[in-house]
Amino acid sequence: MLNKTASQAVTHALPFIKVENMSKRYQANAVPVFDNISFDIHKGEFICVIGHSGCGKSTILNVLAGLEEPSDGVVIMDGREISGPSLERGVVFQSHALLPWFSVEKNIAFAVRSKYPDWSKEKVKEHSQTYLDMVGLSHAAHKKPSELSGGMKQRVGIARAFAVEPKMLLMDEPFGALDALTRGNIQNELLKICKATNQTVFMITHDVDEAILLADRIMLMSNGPQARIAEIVENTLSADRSRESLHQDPQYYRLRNHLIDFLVSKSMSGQQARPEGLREVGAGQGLAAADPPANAQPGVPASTERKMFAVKK
Ligand SMILES: Nc1ncnc2c1ncn2[C@@H]1O[C@H](COP(=O)(O)OP(=O)(O)OP(=O)(O)O)[C@@H](O)[C@H]1O
Repeated sequence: MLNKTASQAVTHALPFIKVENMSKRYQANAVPVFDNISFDIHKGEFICVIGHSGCGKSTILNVLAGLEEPSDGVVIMDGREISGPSLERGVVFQSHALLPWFSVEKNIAFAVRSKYPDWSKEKVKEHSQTYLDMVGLSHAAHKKPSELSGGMKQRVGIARAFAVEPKMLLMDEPFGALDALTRGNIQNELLKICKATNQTVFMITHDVDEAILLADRIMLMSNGPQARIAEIVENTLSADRSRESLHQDPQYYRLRNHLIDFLVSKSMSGQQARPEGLREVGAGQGLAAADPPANAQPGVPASTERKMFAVKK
């Protein structure tokens, strides 16, 4: 039940999300936070975004959520331009934002009723219960948020986001405030749930290991302002990876070193060398990693969103 079926598997035919030439300025005539960003997300794909503070990760997530508008460019989801928030997109923030006066179950039921207003009370309860079971919290259904640990609250937030069955799940450092053990457990749970439901996810994290564990592809952003997507790294570690087994995969350290190296030394310029032991994949659109785009300017980071790298097997 927890494995993607062939029909559920990530398909690369038509992108589910298409972001084209997106820029964001918070004030007119100001230097944009990020500039001319383009990327695709396919149905069922798990994307993690990594980049230094201030490069605009949350702003991109907020645009995808419909909470912010891009200054330039378009964002298409499932063939329609995103305009304004929608229950088709579930958001999980670092602070879980539960309603303190409701029990755990009612917090979830409240969201379910908003999405499915015609459902009977029993159906809403049963549906909410399914997602509480999924995150292992049925025993806490009647507790108030104040009676829960941080990890439990975050699991309620995740259950609530999944319970409205969004087409897209957006997560902004959802585990940032959790201790390592709780974080590891929830990451494993999240991985299982996403595979079982073929959920499309866009997640911001500062944790390189979290990205390697969860993501199908990892977007690396150069520093802001005028941040760019410097690289998109395809994660070719074994699909049945878990937090416990991650470090045993021979590719793990190579990928990890590449991500850390980017954060430490390459994110400033947004430029990247072809990494040792990595191969370019998926360029396929007339761009090669070694060839700068026709409009490249000296000192200006190239927009490299079409260049992807995968760790060699
Ligand atoms: N509502 C706003 N009004 C004006 N400026 C904003 C607003 N929101 C964000 N910014 C600015 O935009 C830039 C990018 O912010 P954003 O929160 O998107 O970055 P981030 O990469 O998510 O950072 P962090 O990793 O610290 O969360 C920052 O310089 C920030 O000050």
